[in-house]
Amino acid sequence: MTMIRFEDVSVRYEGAAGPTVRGVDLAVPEGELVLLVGPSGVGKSTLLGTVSGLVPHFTGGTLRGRVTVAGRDTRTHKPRELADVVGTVGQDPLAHFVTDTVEDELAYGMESLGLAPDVMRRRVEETLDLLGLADLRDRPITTLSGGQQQRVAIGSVLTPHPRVLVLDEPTSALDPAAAEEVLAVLQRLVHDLGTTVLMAEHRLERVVQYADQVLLLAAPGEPPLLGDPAEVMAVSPVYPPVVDLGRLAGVTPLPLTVRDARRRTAGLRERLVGVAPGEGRPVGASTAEGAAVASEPRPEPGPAEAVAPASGASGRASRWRRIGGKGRGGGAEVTAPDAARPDSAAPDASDAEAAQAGEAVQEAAPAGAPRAARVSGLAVYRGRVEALRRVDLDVCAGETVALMGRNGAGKSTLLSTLVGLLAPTSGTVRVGGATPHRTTPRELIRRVGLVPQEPRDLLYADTVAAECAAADHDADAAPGTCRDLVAELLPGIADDTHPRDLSEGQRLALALAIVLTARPPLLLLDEPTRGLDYAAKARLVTILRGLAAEGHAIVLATHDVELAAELAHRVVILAEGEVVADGPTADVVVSSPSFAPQVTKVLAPQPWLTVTQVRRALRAAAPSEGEGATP
Ligand SMILES: Nc1ncnc2c1ncn2[C@@H]1O[C@H](COP(=O)(O)OP(=O)(O)OP(=O)(O)O)[C@@H](O)[C@H]1O
Ligand SMILES: Nc1ncnc2c1ncn2[C@@H]1O[C@H](COP(=O)(O)OP(=O)(O)OP(=O)(O)O)[C@@H](O)[C@H]1O
Repeated sequence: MTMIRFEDVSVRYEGAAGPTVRGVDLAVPEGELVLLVGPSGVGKSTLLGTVSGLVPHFTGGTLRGRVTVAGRDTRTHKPRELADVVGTVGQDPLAHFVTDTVEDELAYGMESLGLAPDVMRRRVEETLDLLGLADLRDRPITTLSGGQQQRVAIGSVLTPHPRVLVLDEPTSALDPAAAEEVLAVLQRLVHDLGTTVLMAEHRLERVVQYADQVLLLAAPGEPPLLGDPAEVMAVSPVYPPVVDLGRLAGVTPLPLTVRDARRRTAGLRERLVGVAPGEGRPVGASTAEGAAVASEPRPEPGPAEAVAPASGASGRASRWRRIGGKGRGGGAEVTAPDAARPDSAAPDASDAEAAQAGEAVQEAAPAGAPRAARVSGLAVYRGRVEALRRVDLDVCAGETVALMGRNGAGKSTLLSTLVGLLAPTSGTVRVGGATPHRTTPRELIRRVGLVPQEPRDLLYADTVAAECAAADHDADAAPGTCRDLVAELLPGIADDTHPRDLSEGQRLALALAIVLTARPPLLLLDEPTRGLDYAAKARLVTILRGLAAEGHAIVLATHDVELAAELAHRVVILAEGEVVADGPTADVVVSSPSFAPQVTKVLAPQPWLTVTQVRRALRAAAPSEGEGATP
């Protein structure tokens, strides 16, 4: 039986040059999990919105054609009138929470449907266990970490047992283990209860193996393709590392799981015997590209004038950014690597430059580089929660550190402490020689910049162009700097778009560009690949490598094991507020089942991390081989 039917559906937003989605004419059968894939901004959320009824009721725009769910037309039924059939989780859970605490939120949907109290009680308990939320049941939702919030959002649509689930990147803020748990739960609903799931996701390495069918939106306005996952992956512009590896090895049908790939790429493994991954480490080449992109000379900004009040622990990143930009005149300012130089005890910056200039030495942190940040004996309480304890961490100029760990482990807390949004409860934090929470924002902006987990926190102008102009002004950068960065990260974003109307990936690209405009010596990124497609991720990697090569220190909190493998020199794993592992990326991730990237799992025990590495090694070993493979 058909559960969701699209009949010649198109959606056009006001002011857009053409329809965002067009020619959608297909049916999703009951009891299937259909995965919606495609590049950032292609219209995935829009299409999901037509099913949940949010498009056009809440987003504006014009819907043509017809979408029916369980026979109900979503245009004539308001989202409320679909609530008993469709459960929706959007990309920004915080925007949709209706109650204050975890338990209330889980019960809310059932209350509105008038379920019996004993049923509600039982389902709340079940869901708390299923999603690992039992310890958080009484917590105010606003005090939860990003991943904890996402779990609550998912739990709250599961409790009413809807027949259809519409999920927009439901694992984007989840740690790898939690993502697997959630996907296993969804699969069980599909298999045991016949629930129909329509889910958009960028991290295909996490989800493609659960899909019964894949629905591909390849380009804006192009009609979609629905079909068998392996067949769609063969023509899709977005695909996970196992598929990339399968393409490289010429395997058909393409492998979708690590297990599949292990079995069918034995030949590839043989060709790699005796080849050292280091030889294929992409750092050298990509760094050069990145440096060219990011090494525009920075205009010399002026001396400090008005000293703005410190943002303090409660200040939002946005205020901090704006305040930091106010009242600049002309005069000297420390440039990036110098500002990163902390105390006199640190080695000279020229050592670092020498180390970075040296060929692909980036497997390890650049030796002898000056320190960009030092955290010692740090503990941070948030309310009654001890979010960090006994944390020691040094980050050097030119080094990229991935901060990983379960949801709620303390990653965002550590980043917030490094930008002075939170004060240490005990211990010390020094960034570029300053103590962040005691430093005025306008001083701090020269030392450290944070791209927050929710990019919206940085945005409040009315248009993309105005955001970019403000960022250039704040950072004393040449006009157009920020706009160019946006275009480089994600082409095709219109100047006059309201940031609110950007897709998730577009909004992140904008926030990243704003922070990168100031070229802070210490750059912090909280989950920087949410909503980004693989191509945008690759461009981000190039830009960040370029910045690292110039001496910027980068710390990124991420659940994206593929990103960490590609980019980080070093991985630090936090667990319950403590550092439990800290070492070179290959050492830390290869030994961890949760944090190992797909290529590592497929090619173990050989220590490969990324397809790029493998591809380059094959080319180096036999220059004619691998040339015909995907670029
Ligand atoms: N309410 C709106 N008004 C105007 N334009 C919009 C609106 N919502 C989305 N758009 C535009 O429609 C296009 C598709 O956006 P959508 O969010 O559907 O993409 P997406 O594929 O989900 O992207 P991502 O992968 O980044 O989440 C984008 O260019 C976006 O700027
Ligand atoms: N305002 C707050 N009040 C009380 N506890 C809080 C507050 N903010 C965060 N916490 C708790 O502090 C701990 C660390 O949260 P943090 O956001 O640093 O985790 P995280 O590692 O970034 O998680 P995620 O991967 O989910 O983003 C979590 O247990 C969280 O619930």
